[in-house]
Amino acid sequence: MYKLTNIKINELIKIDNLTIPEQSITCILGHSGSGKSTLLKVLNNMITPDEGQIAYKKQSISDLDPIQLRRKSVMVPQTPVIFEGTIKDNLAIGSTFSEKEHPSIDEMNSILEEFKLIKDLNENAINLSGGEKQRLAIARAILMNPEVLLLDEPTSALDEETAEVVVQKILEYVKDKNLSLIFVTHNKELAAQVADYTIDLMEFSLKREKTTNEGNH
Ligand SMILES: Nc1ncnc2c1ncn2[C@@H]1O[C@H](COP(=O)(O)OP(=O)(O)OP(=O)(O)O)[C@@H](O)[C@H]1O
Repeated sequence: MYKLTNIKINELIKIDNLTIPEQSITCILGHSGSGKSTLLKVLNNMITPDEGQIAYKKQSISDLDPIQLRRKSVMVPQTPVIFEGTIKDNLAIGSTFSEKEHPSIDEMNSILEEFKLIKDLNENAINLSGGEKQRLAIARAILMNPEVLLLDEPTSALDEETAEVVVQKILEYVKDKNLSLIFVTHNKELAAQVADYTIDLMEFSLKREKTTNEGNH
């Protein structure tokens, strides 16, 4: 689905060849500052690498309209984007962006419940807590019916128990809707449990290469 060739990003990452297959679960691991969020942004064309090619379903993403790509490959950043208005507005705006039919009230209520967000759809979204906003943004992304979900530390603002429920729900949706999931996590245990593929950015770190080379002299 994604194929990266001869990529160099920000003097940070160098990837000669990397394929992320369709309908797979891929975890991006790496220490803080290793470029995990940057790589996610590269995948939906929010950051252009300094060198190299990225293909999405065999088409170079530089030839794709970025808006079209972002409708198929939907990203939820680490700090979720919440729009002015109600929870309902925030859930509906995703499908407006995707030019799809708005989800029904029942669908909205049901996904909120699944993500343990027991709230009135008419409540102002700005007042939600950080963890609630994160779940709202994930629910919105799922309701957009994407082909790929790009999640940047989707449970970083959640307590352990809620994080477990949210991860399980995300995985259920991914399986039910035959999506691909690419997510950043610091949790190696979780990656080992759920991932079909793991991208450890330590392998691609230019900084590590420099350190290794220096070490050899
Ligand atoms: N827009 C930008 N311009 C310049 N440098 C940037 C930009 N965004 C990120 N960086 C730098 O790139 C490096 C990687 O950042 P990134 O956010 O991708 O790391 P990360 O692995 O996701 O880290 P964390 O686990 O702490 O979230 C950092 O050193 C950061 O300062």
